[in-house]
Amino acid sequence: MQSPQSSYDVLIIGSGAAGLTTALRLPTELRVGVLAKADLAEGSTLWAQGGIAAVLAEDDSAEQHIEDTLTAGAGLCNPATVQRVVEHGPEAVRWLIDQGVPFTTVGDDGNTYHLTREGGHSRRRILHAADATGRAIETTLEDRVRAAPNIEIHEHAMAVDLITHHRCGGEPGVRGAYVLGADGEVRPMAARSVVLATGGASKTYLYTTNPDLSSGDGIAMAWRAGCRVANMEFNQFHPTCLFHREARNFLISEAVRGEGGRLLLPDGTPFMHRFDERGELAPRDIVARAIDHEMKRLGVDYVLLDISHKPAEFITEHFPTIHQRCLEFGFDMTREPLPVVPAAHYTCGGVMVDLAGRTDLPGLYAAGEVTCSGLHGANRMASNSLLECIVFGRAAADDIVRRLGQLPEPPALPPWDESRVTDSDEEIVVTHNWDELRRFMWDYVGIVRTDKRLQRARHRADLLRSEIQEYYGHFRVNGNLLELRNLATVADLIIASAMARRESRGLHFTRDHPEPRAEGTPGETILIPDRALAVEGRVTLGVDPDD
Ligand SMILES: Cc1cc2nc3c(=O)[nH]c(=O)nc-3n(C[C@H](O)[C@H](O)[C@H](O)COP(=O)(O)OP(=O)(O)OC[C@H]3O[C@@H](n4cnc5c(N)ncnc54)[C@H](O)[C@@H]3O)c2cc1C
Ligand SMILES: O=C([O-])CC(=O)C(=O)O
Repeated sequence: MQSPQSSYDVLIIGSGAAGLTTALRLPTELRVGVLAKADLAEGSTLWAQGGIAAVLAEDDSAEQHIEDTLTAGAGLCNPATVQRVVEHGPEAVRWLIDQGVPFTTVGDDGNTYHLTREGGHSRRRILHAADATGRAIETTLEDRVRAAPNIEIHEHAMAVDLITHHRCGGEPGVRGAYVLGADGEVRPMAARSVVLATGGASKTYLYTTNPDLSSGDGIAMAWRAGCRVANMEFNQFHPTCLFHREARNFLISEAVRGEGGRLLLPDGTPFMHRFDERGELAPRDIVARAIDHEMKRLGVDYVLLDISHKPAEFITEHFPTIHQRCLEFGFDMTREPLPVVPAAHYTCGGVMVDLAGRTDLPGLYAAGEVTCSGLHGANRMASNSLLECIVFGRAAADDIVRRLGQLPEPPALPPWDESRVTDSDEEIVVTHNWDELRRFMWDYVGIVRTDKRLQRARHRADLLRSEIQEYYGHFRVNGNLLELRNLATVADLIIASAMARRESRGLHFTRDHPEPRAEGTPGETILIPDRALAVEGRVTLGVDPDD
């Protein structure tokens, strides 16, 4: 028997910093549904270490934060977005403090926050909760959301696809989503407005700092629903993940370098000054490429990150989580350098949104890592993304409130097509495809690219896509197959964007075009659904006339 349809004013897909901020900012009169693919708190937010950037220090200014962000973004940031996010930074941080986030303080007054440094920032401006900032933010917001009377939480509930006017008729717009529950059933959930807050897509790569959930579901769903995506070629590789065969995804925060950590070759020689005068605190694209270059040049598996010259108490006070985790793998960072390697970390591109988080589809919003908001351009500066989640989560909620009256009541939705058959033997093939995709993306669309490598990736992606379409059409869906389908879509978008950008800029480096294009204004790479056409040109993000 068909269970009754869930129906909300606002359905938020994702429960990281972006999703929970949006939920908490909406007024309690609205019925809000929040979906989480796993437990509510699981996601990149929970694992964020370094902190959240905001202008708080007396020697700092909004102009300086804006300039640093634009410099790191290598000509592709949208200045209006950067200005908006930076100017709302102090307010966003105050909101988090009011929610109860226990940021690290100095002195006795309890109100003076310790600020650390990370790459690209010319000042100390990163608030943090020791080295587990994301956990402090996520668990604080989780408590708030669980206590809210108007918010209904669905854990282990995976959105499969958005439901639009194409299926229900009426004015163009979003009407809800099909959702796979823990019982294996797919049900429609209706809403007047839907917010995508599904995080990034770094699981497209073999080695990543991200949790398993980061399979780009929101980007793939928005693309299938007809939204434009942009800048997918700019995958950020974090320079320093612990190198250990059982821990290829454990991040060593950039704040370790911010507090004096040095990068060394395996024989103990420093090398970063040969690549950039800012040394260890150059923007991430430069540091990751330098490490990759030295590893290939010397044929070594890792480089070293050394902070053991600092007092042991300083290290354990600032980096208790990292210190403890490394001990579990046999490394004592108070006494010895750590072996580190780069890994896929952040998706700078995504679903195009304007300053209010609106996508191309009426009623559909997006916030956080799933988006291309114009903040990061060709390379995100450290600790700007948690800030983006809070600023855009709040902006989206405010815009929804302003516009909800214009959006239709949630309609009765068509049920999911259940005519597919179960065939558990296919599961093994899906798993193989998973491995294949993540490996060819790592090998061919990684830190250093070439035309030939991208062509090889394109060939493999095409084959994989047709196989996945076949499974998807015939077999009953499960989480693995759905994620694989989304990853294949995202891989396709990354490859198409990388092939379209015939220059090196920010995080996209290709040996065949090693310099930035000299002539003209650099454009974002915008992909348009249906035509799957890569075009270049500057995007004008809309500004709400009410603002
Ligand atoms: C190890 C690590 C350290 C980092 N450190 C920092 C830092 O110090 N400072 C900083 O600014 N940034 C940092 N980042 C980046 C930052 O943490 C993320 O960009 C940010 O937290 C993303 O938040 P989000 O809300 O967009 O997504 P996430 O926090 O990733 O949440 C995604 C949510 O979407 C849900 N979801 C996904 N797909 C579906 C689906 N199909 N159906 C239903 N739900 C779905 C998931 O269950 C989850 O709830 C770090 C990232 C990592 C991985
Ligand atoms: O702690 C880190 O290095 C991660 C970080 O700041 C970020 O990704 O913004």
